[in-house]
Amino acid sequence: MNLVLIGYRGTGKSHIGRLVARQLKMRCFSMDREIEKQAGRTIPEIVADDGWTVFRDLESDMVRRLTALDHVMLDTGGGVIERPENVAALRKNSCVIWMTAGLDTIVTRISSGIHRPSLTGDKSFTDEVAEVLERRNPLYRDASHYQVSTDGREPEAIAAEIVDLWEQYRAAAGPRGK
Ligand SMILES: Nc1ncnc2c1ncn2[C@@H]1O[C@H](COP(=O)(O)OP(=O)(O)OP(=O)(O)O)[C@@H](O)[C@H]1O
Ligand SMILES: O=C(O)C1=C[C@@H](O)[C@@H](O)[C@H](O)C1
Ligand SMILES: [Mg+2]
Repeated sequence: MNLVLIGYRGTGKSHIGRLVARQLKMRCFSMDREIEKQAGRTIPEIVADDGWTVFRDLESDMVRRLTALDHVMLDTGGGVIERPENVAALRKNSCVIWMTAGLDTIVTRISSGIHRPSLTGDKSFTDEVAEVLERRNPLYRDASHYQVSTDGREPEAIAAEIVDLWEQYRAAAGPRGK
């Protein structure tokens, strides 16, 4: 069984994912990083050269490839829930955790980054996050087994909660959770 972190950009999937994976002694894959390695280009370069559909196709390929593994932690890209096929593959053999944060927290955490290309192209940064979050929240909710708030919390406390949820989920799954 795998552990999957989903959530909007800046909710801490990569940062907390590394802490959780270390604690659980699981191999950790950052899907964005794996896509970049495979393509030999950064995500902004892929999107600028080929567009979002090509990026989403690469992402779906990566979901298929990584969900074929077992006992790994997957730190997904923020838009992985955009395709139902990705959600079905991620939920199949995994405990899926939705990491949440409020609009202000997300904007503060990610506004300085240059490696997150605009998702809408025509909006202010805050308006884009608000609009995309509102549309995606039901998708994150439906894709996940648990929800973990990250607002104003120390990374170690969030990681500890995720480790507890993982143990609960595995215990409830019985022999399948081994
Ligand atoms: N609980 C937290 N408290 C304070 N800062 C945090 C917390 N979690 C993450 N951060 C910081 O917020 C920024 C974004 O976190 P991170 O890169 O882990 O998010 P992400 O969900 O992986 O984003 P993306 O989907 O864009 O890859 C980083 O600078 C990280 O150190
Ligand atoms: O929210 C999104 O759609 C994205 C989030 C990032 O993790 C990357 O996967 C990419 O920039 C797309
Ligand atoms: Mg990340």
